[in-house]
Amino acid sequence: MPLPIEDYAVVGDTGTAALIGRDGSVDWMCLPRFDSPACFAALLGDESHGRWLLGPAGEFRCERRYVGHSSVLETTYTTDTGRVLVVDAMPINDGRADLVRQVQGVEGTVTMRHEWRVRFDYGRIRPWVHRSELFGAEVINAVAGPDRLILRGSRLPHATDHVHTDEFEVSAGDELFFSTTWVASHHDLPRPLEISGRLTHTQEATEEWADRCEYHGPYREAVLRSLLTLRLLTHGGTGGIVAAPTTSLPEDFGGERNWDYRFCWLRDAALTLEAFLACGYREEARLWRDWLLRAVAGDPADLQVMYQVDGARDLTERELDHLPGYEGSRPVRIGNGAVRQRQTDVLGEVMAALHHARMLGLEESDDSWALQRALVDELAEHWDEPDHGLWEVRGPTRHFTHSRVMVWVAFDRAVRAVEENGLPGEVDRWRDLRDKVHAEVLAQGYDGERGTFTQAYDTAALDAALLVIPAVGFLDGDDPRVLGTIRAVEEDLVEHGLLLRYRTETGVDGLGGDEHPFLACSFWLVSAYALAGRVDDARALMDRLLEIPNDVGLLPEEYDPVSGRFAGNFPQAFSHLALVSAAIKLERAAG
Ligand SMILES: OC[C@H]1O[C@H](O[C@H]2O[C@H](CO)[C@@H](O)[C@H](O)[C@H]2O)[C@H](O)[C@@H](O)[C@@H]1O
Repeated sequence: MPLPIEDYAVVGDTGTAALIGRDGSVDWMCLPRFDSPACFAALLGDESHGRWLLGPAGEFRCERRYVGHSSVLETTYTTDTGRVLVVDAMPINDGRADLVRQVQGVEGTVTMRHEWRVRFDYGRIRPWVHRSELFGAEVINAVAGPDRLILRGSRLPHATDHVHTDEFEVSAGDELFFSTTWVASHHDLPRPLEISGRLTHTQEATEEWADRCEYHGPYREAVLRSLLTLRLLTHGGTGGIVAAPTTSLPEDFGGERNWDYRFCWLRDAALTLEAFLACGYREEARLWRDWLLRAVAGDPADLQVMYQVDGARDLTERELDHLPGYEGSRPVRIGNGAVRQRQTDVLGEVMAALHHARMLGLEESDDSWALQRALVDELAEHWDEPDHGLWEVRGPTRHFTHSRVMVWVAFDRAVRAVEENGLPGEVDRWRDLRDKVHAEVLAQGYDGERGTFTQAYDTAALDAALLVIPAVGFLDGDDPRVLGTIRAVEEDLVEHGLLLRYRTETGVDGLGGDEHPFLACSFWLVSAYALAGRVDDARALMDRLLEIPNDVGLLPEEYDPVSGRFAGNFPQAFSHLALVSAAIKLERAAG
């Protein structure tokens, strides 16, 4: 059975990622790309859906860490008889797709269990498996349709009943290496890796990247782990940024709130870019801007809220009936039906990020500004239509206040591009629209009697997304209407000190079941406190939130403060980018 979500760590090669449990089992891996079908899918079922286990055969205690500021994972297993170290990584910058595992005996002797059970297509397909000689060494091949996995190692497991297993003793000083490599089944078989050299390169290259971080405040360790996680979720080849490497980890255990996040949301990616820029990473802005230009190229009316990693547009949602789901949470979905939604906030987030990049020196190319103008002009025709909002509700469309605030942001940044950067554009029209939207939000999205903004124009309900109003510059952080909204949100949406995004009881999202506090929203409250001058409250909440990451510093989408369990897809970019933003706002406010 899969472990609690918080018991997983992630490794990745900026093409894809794998989730490895504290027991040493790789329970989730999609090869060669984040959104490829999984070849190890035990996470959404059990071991019969594929996994790669390398861990102690009996009882153990375990301690894990990433080596320095890298994504090389080091797990120390202690048993009654000895201690072993397992190092896991996916080497980067070599255009290959390998997961490598190094086992070192540290003390005494430990019996290790090895199990390699490949099931392609999300646990559905049992491959044809055979041993062969490759570059002078024996390997195990698993082939089905387009995919081939090759297991290499210091000692190979034996076939028994559609699974390869082995048990062996590791004594102090012993060192063993294993690797699983994906290759398209019609391609030549790849050479073996020089594993320890690749591990060293992967660690050093990542640490050099981390060293460039310009945030030196009190939360540096958490900020660095968040940035490293965001980098791991950025596809090195294309510049697309996925929201998380998993699908269908439930927001509601046993419920239907299970979604595929292995795609590039313009919203999440734009906010990720803001986090990178705020910490001094400018090159990432260019990479993502170029991805954006390719992804949205075409008729601005066809803008989608999310794309595949390479910018492809078909994200048709399907249910995988053969998978039982994480703790029985069904359906398991691949693809994401929200792709067809109208989410009017998205252009606001994109324009804000590109404005930020421009102010930091990223020059517009002819195409990049022309494209932004075209998108803003398209928004000018449709900004006042109801939408599904940033939470991608599956209920009816509404006039969501947050969406309108972000419409204001889109026009505001377009106006500023003309006024501050001298770019050409319909500035008078955009300025008029900006002012019109501002007035409309204050008239219809603000409840003067209660002194709070509301979730939508036709409701008294609240929404944590309203907390971004000061961060985007719509009103000042100490404006009475902002202060009133913070108070109302505290009264209505805080549960056990953390923030729900909205009340599901209102039925706004059109889904059954409930959910847990949404971590990004709790970080937004830190930011709102900081901008309101409530620095002590901001610090107290930040400290509370920084108790939540697991032992290797990773965050899920949601957190159950009662059971202490992680919920939703993992690790999630939204949570980590909001952590970075909150740390920076808090540092600025604290002076
Ligand atoms: O809870 C309902 C929705 O959940 C997902 O959307 C959430 O994740 C997105 C990616 O991180 C984020 O951009 C969005 O703001 C979140 O609400 C899911 O992708 C949707 O299909 C689903 O309706």
